[in-house]
Amino acid sequence: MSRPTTGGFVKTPGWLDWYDGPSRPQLALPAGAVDAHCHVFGPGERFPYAPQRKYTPCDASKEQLFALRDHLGFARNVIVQATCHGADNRALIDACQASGGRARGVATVQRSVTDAELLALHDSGVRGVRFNFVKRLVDFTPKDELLDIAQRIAPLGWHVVVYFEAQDLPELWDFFTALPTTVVVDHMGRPDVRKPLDGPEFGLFVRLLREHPNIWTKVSCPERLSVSGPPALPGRCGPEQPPYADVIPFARHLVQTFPDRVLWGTDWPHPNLKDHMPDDGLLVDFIPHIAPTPELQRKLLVDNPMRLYWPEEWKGD
Ligand SMILES: O=C(O)/C=C(\CC(=O)C(=O)O)C(=O)O
Repeated sequence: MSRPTTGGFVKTPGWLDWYDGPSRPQLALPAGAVDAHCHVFGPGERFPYAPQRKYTPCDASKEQLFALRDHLGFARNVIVQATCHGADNRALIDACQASGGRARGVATVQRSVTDAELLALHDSGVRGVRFNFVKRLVDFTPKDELLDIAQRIAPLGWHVVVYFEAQDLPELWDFFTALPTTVVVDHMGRPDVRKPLDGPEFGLFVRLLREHPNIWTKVSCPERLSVSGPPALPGRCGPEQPPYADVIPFARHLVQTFPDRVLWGTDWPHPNLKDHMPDDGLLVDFIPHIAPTPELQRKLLVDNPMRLYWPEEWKGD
């Protein structure tokens, strides 16, 4: 069944809708687990997609996100603004406000955003902004504009989420290390997993976190990075043949090296995947391969996201 995009919008040709009927994870998530990277899209008839977008997704509603949350066993969501909505955060805000305090947001704002608008975003549950450097998703934004935004959101206690391609890290290094907030990197900085774990490319990313204790990373999206597979699909993977096996060493190294600065998310509804759509339940069962102990899983899924997004509620040590 092809999922609709309402409001007169037409899905990008070849668009893959999210996996229908995900399995129940084998992994019993720790109480209070947080899906720390996911999205809501539209519905287009209520929350139009941005004119400058590079893709048009299927609608993916807050109700469907919250149903997935409950199905997988998560307690909370961090909803991240995607480029298809540009700097129009209304769908994100609507979802956060409807969540009963169980969702926080990471918004996209422009330099023209007013202080009153920032405060309204905060009151709706936003706790960060996202800077996207992936060229297939966005046009160039001057770094002085981004730095200005970072300096304006720092007093709110917000952080900056950054999304970039690994080959662009050298050019972005000075900007990232100048940011005055906590910085959270999406999807491990998208490493090329065909290259060696101890090679200079991934070594530069590890050095970034080692030298800058304010920089965190999400160890999510193996389905975007894997070359070898197998896909997280029923019958294609299993306990003896984990999905996305070539990504495991990279993600596990980050979890074991920086256990207090890692986050995980489903990335539902998985925009812009081209060759398959993962079963989200099997994605959750990927977690023990990269966080092999209950303590590491609790840090990854509960302690770290609670410290960052619900510090007023975190009861950790
Ligand atoms: O959803 C993700 O994290 C990854 C995306 C989409 C995205 O980041 C966006 O549109 O903002 C991608 O690689 O196309």
